[in-house]
Amino acid sequence: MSLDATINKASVLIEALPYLQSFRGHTFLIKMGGSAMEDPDLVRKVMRDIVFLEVAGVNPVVVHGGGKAISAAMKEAGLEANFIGGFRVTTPEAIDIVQHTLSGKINPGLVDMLTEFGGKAKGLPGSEVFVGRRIQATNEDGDNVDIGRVGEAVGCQLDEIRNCIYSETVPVISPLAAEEESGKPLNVNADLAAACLAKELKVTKLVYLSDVPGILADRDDPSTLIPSINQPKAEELIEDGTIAGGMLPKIDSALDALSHGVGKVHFIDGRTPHSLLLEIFTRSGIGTEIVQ
Ligand SMILES: Nc1ncnc2c1ncn2[C@@H]1O[C@H](COP(=O)(O)OP(=O)(O)O)[C@@H](O)[C@H]1O
Ligand SMILES: CC(=O)N[C@@H](CCC(=O)OP(=O)(O)O)C(=O)O
Repeated sequence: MSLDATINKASVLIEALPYLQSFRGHTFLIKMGGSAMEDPDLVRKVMRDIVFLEVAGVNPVVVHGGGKAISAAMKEAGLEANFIGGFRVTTPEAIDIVQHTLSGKINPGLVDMLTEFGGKAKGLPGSEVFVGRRIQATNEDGDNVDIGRVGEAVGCQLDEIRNCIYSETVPVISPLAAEEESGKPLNVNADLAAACLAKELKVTKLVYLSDVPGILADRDDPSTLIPSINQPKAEELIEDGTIAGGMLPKIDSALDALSHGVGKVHFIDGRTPHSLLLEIFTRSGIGTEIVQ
């Protein structure tokens, strides 16, 4: 390699300098979607980027999903996975599987990967962080229906998370909540759990890692990525059906988070190596940023 080419490599670090300076000591909430967790080698790469962020002075807090893994575990147990209004119908048998898959398997797996790269990480079951209230879902006829042990996070216990941040440890949190009255576990949509915690922590950034490059004008064409959208544009895209399915809870919670003190929200593809670092430390970014 020529000397010029070697010198050019440093330009990457120099491009990152203003970002490194302005994000030092700031907290970022990273939501790792289940759809970006199908290939363990790619997940490992994201965890390495999170360790990098922590070493660079950012405080990453991770909330993970695992919808696909839960559906697979339910199938193995002979249970059918049903969703109403985007929420999983969670029977008493299903909540055990949800809990086991999220807090017993995915969560320790992510902690192990972070540790593997020399990071400090601590798994926290969502039921020790989120206080929840049961919710109903709205079916296609517009009726409210009981969907079992499903809840929304109405509050967060931040002590353990603050201890982690203070001790340079990455908290890794599963999307479950302890029901307000009974303390029993509730299944919470991970996008909504992430946004609730992002609001409480007033994070500088909330980053959703999923299986698409960002918000697309045409869902089947990655070249139609929309690099930046604001609230009126997001509402227009929801109205005309461009934003649908699993993207709806993300955009709803993104807008909610922005109006409650979160600095900026980003949607990126968790399967693209280094998407997290590229979005945060480069001028052009790689996904969609949501601004107010
Ligand atoms: N306009 C859009 N742009 C990109 N993805 C969209 C859009 N509308 C709907 N989606 C869907 O949202 C999905 C991501 O949501 P979801 O499957 O719930 O992911 P996760 O497990 O990361 O939460 C994408 O795979 C895509 O099919
Ligand atoms: C109530 C509800 O639907 N909970 C979700 C929790 C996991 C999740 O949200 O995972 P993703 O981020 O991968 O979608 C579920 O059971 O699938």
